[in-house]
Amino acid sequence: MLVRIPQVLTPEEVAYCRHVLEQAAWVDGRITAGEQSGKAKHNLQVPEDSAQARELGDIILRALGRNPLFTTAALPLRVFPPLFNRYDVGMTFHAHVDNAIRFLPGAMQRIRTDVSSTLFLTPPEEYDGGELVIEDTYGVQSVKLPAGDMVLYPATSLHRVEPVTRGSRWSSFFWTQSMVKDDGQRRLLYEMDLAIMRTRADLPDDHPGVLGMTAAYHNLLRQWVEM
Ligand SMILES: O=C(O)CCC(=O)C(=O)O
Ligand SMILES: [Fe+2]
Repeated sequence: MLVRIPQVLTPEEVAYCRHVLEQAAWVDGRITAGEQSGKAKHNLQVPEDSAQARELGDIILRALGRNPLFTTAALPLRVFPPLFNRYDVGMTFHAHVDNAIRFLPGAMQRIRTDVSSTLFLTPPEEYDGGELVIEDTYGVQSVKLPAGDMVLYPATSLHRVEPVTRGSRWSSFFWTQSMVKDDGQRRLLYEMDLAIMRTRADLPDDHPGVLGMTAAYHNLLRQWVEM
């Protein structure tokens, strides 16, 4: 399931992130890549333990915490501290699948990557190319979003970033370990939760239909979550 989440960051937060990133020490993106993806990866990244990455990562984690769409789509158990990348002219990331396991150095903990996310920090008018192309079960999807918007997709998907041919594409990317690891189950819960929200907009909360659907949602969640 591929979900676009608009305005995860406010325009002020995007501007602040860009201001901080302008002063960051960008390094070769292969520092966090696996063996296959390392050969596919041609971009720049802010070192994950740098003060800038941690400060901006916390802004993004707070923004995710207040975003109901992220919560219901990803059902997050743990979110990997957000990283920051950049593709200047000629840079690209060929087809790859993200590593299944990532080590959280600070917490001495491993996370399973169930959901991959890209949060766009540069508006589409500022660059050509740079589309994130994701091969989902429903076919190939090409994604390029306004600054502040985010896309999340199953980490099992093959994906790539098309070469940038003008300007520069900046983004934050990160992984989430979900309480529901199966993408099909997550999708069902997500669609059911959206249907409940739409129904609640028109019916009182104590309407038997709302009550029944909400109970079924939580009981299904209880069956499927792993913590
Ligand atoms: O830049 C992007 O949108 C995706 C980056 C990516 O696929 C990765 O770092 O594994
Ligand atoms: Fe990736």
